[in-house]
Amino acid sequence: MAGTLESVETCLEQHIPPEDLAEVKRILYGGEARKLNLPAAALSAAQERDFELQGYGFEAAPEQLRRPRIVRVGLVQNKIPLPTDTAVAVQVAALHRRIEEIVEVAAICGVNIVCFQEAWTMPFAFCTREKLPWTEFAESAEDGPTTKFCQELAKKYNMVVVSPILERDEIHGGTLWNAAVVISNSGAVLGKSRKNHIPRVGDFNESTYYMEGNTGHPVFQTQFGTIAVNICYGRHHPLNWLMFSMNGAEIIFNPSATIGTLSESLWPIEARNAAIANHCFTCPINRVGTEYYKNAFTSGDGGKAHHDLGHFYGSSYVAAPDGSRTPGLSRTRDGLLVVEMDLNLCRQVSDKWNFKMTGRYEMYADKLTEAVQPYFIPSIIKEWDWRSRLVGNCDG
Ligand SMILES: NC(=O)NCCC(=O)O
Repeated sequence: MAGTLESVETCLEQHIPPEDLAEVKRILYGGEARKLNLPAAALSAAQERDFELQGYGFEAAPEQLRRPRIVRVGLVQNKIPLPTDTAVAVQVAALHRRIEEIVEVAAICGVNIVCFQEAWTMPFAFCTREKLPWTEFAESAEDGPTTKFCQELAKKYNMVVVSPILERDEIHGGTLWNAAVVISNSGAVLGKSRKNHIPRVGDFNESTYYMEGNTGHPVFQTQFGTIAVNICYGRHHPLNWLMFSMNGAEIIFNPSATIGTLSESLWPIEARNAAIANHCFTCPINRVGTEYYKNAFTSGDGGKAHHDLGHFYGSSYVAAPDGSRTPGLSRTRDGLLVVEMDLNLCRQVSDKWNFKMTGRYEMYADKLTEAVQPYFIPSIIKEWDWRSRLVGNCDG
């Protein structure tokens, strides 16, 4: 039953014979990520504050001309702490408090870049198709209260903060966007990345609220590496990952909100595949819990009206360019995943597999330009064409 299994990893550890476990993990996860020795103060604070804390490390080979480029990322997944019909400002304040206590632990663990889940300051209420009160959660990316809150965290902990919010863009008529604000460890807002692909699946009625993003594929140069944010549904689009990578991203965060019945079997594959295909690290993050709404809504499928979107299954993880990955966080609990990585691994794997070099992008660019034209004719060879070509050849 969705929501009751703690995690695939705990299940494997309980049920796979110990003599086979290492081999099963190697096949499923690639080389096993090293367990990080996290500070006792962090572990006890996490326990007190009731969230899971896990830490892993990915190694790269030593190089002669480059020093290791070690960075620690922190992925935060959480439930909404208050019922969805609590006053908007009270819900936002409670989420700020919850994140503050998790980020404090991230700082104890030496995290350099932290990323929160998609639309982290609100319930994932887009399923309802109601405008109020949900649009009231939208804030300015540049100077809204959540950005100001994150700027304080960034300065206090010398940490880059990736803060995915529902954005209200006052300059353009108060339009709404699903955006991630990237805040430098200096506290300055580096910029924002808007969600490029909007789901039209199940109860994910997000196109009711905002449009496809218009910021392209920005990559942010931070003190700790070049980073990008591919928001949620963008993870189903290999070209979206590719373009962030084309712009030089070494780490691509994927803040998400997705449910078990829809996507859980895709979750371990897509971001991991993107890490492999693009020689970079990917960091998918999903919220946890089930969020209930006072007014029932339907899915437009003849089924009964219901009060929740389903179970958000957490399971945040990090995938490395060599295809290995960390175990996932819990499917049911709030959590912080701390992952240390040597960014030199990106180029090392690129030199080994050469996907960028063998990519034949010019071939795809030309063909894609043709394929998006309204009167494009797909190149399908039919039996009849083939025979006539053979006949033509014989005649010739
Ligand atoms: N938030 C969002 O885009 N969810 C869509 C469902 C999915 O991508 O799994």
